[in-house]
Amino acid sequence: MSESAVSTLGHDELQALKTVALDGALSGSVKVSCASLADRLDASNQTASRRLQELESGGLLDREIVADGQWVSLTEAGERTLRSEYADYRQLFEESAGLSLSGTITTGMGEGKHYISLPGYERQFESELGYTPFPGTLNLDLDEPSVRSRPELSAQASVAIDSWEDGDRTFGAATCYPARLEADGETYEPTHVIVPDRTHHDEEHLELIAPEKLRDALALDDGDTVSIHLSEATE
Ligand SMILES: Cc1cc2nc3c(=O)[nH]c(=O)nc-3n(C[C@H](O)[C@H](O)[C@H](O)COP(=O)(O)O)c2cc1C
Ligand SMILES: Nc1ccn([C@@H]2O[C@H](COP(=O)(O)OP(=O)(O)O)[C@@H](O)[C@H]2O)c(=O)n1
Ligand SMILES: [Mg+2]
Repeated sequence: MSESAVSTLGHDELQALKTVALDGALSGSVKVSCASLADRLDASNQTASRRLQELESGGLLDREIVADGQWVSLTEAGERTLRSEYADYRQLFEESAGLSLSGTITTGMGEGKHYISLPGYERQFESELGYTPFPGTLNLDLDEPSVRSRPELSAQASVAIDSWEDGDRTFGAATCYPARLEADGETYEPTHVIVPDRTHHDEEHLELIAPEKLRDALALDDGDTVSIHLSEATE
């Protein structure tokens, strides 16, 4: 589609494009009468006719005029226009049903492996998450949009890991959020974002645990970009 076709497409033309697509003009030619189109657009016959002309001149519709109406079909550009609308709505409504964050792999302080393999945590990971995590946390540097949406993490489904004591010291509680990890077109599950109550990391970092060493399972190196997808808590 030419840029001008996109930029001049107003709400009314889009509405007409969607209406004829719903009549079948997306998958082939469909006969449209201006009277019935006008009725559904709540416009005059003349206006409905003009909308179709505009869609044709914008390259979004092909038309063939016959004595009692016209045959119309969406062009590839017309289909792309509707798909782009669809993508906007999908983003609006699907993101509200979960959270996606992305960032780059980074090396941390080397403390994750110590904490993850402590027996007081390991026991709980096994019973609450259903696996023994690889000893360590895969650290992510979140990108800017993800840092901004990170507060939404607390609305996602989660599993509580309780604090525990080991004679003379107390180990802090943590929250684990079930997540799907995507890297370079590959998907890995299960993983959990782990947020310890006590941590040296700030809001720009995230730690992930999984049954396997993710650097090996997904061939990840520092600087690689990954995304994680979480599901909203249901109650
Ligand atoms: C399960 C778990 C429990 C933790 N508990 C403590 C804690 O009790 N006190 C503390 O100072 N840090 C605690 N930490 C945080 C680590 O000190 C540190 O912030 C981080 O996990 C180290 O990550 P890195 O080595 O991957 O950079 C805990 C981390 C995890 C994963
Ligand atoms: N599920 C996991 C956990 C840790 N790791 C990696 O395992 C190593 C040990 O984890 P760690 O948390 O002690 O180390 P850093 O994250 O501080 O570098 C690091 O290189 C992590 O990135 C992994 O690849 N997959
Ligand atoms: Mg780590």
